[in-house]
Amino acid sequence: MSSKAIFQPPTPIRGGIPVLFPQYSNTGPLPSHGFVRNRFWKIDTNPPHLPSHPSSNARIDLILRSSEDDLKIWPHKYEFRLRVALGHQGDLTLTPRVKNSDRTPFNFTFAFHPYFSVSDISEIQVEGLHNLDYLDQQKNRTRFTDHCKVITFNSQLDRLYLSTPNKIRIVDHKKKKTIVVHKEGQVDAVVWNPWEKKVSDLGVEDYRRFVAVESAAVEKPITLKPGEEWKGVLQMSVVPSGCFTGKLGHKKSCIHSHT
Ligand SMILES: O=P(O)(O)OC[C@H]1O[C@H](O)[C@H](O)[C@@H](O)[C@@H]1O
Repeated sequence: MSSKAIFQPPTPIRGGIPVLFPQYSNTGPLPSHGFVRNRFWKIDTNPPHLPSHPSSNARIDLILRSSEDDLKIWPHKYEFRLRVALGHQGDLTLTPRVKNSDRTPFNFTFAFHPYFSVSDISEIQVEGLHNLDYLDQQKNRTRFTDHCKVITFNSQLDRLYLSTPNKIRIVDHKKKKTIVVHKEGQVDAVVWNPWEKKVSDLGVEDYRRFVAVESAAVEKPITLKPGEEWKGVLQMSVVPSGCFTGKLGHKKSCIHSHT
C-alpha cells in the first residue's frame, strides 16, 4: 500500500489488488485501466455454484453490475462476480467471473494488478518469463523477446509479456521468501515498477518496496456472447526461497510461511 494512497472515490487506491476491467491500461477508448477499480462492490449472498478451492477456509463472494453511469461510457450490461478465498497456509485465491447479461456480444481486456510487498526492489527477481515475447510499454508497446533468465530491477520497467506460463515467481533474496503467482484464464502478464518516475499517490521511496506482477488478458481480448461467462483464477502464496526444483510447478515439499 502506498504511503500516499487516497481512499476517496473516484481515485483508485494505490495498493492492494486493483481489478482492471473492461480495459487494461490505455489499450482502448476508456479511462486507463477501465472503471471497475473505482467502484464499490456488494456482497453476493447467493452466488452461482463455484467449486471451493480445496485449501480455502474463509471466503467472501462479491458482485458488481453495470450502473447507469457505466453504461454511458461502455454500453454493455455485465455481472462481475469475484470470490476472494483465504487458504489454510495464508494463500489468497481470487476467482473473477464475468457474465454477459446483455443482448449483444462484447469484448473486454482484463488484469489483476497486485502490488506485492517486497523487501527492496533491488533485492528481488521475477522468474518464469524467460524467452517470452513482451511489449515494452515504455516504447509504445514495441515487441521484444526477453532472453534474460530472470528479471531484475535497476530502473523503470513496464512490460506486457505475451502467452505466459501459469506460474510466475517473485524471489525476494533479502526476505528469503518467494511469492508464487498461479493464474488461469489470463495468458498475459505485466511486470511493472516505476522506479523514480513520478507516479500519482506514490511516496518518493515507495517504489523500492513493491513490484506489480499482473495476471492479464490483453493481447487477445475476451469475447462473450449473450449469456456467456468467463472465469479466471489468480492464486498467490508465499514459500521459503529454495522450495523449488529447477522446473516451475515441481515443488519440493516445503512448509508455507505467512507474509
Ligand atoms: O497509474 P495507474 O493508472 O494506476 O497505472 C499504473 C501502472 O499500471 C500498469 O502496471 C501499467 O503497465 C503501467 O503502465 C501503469 O503505469
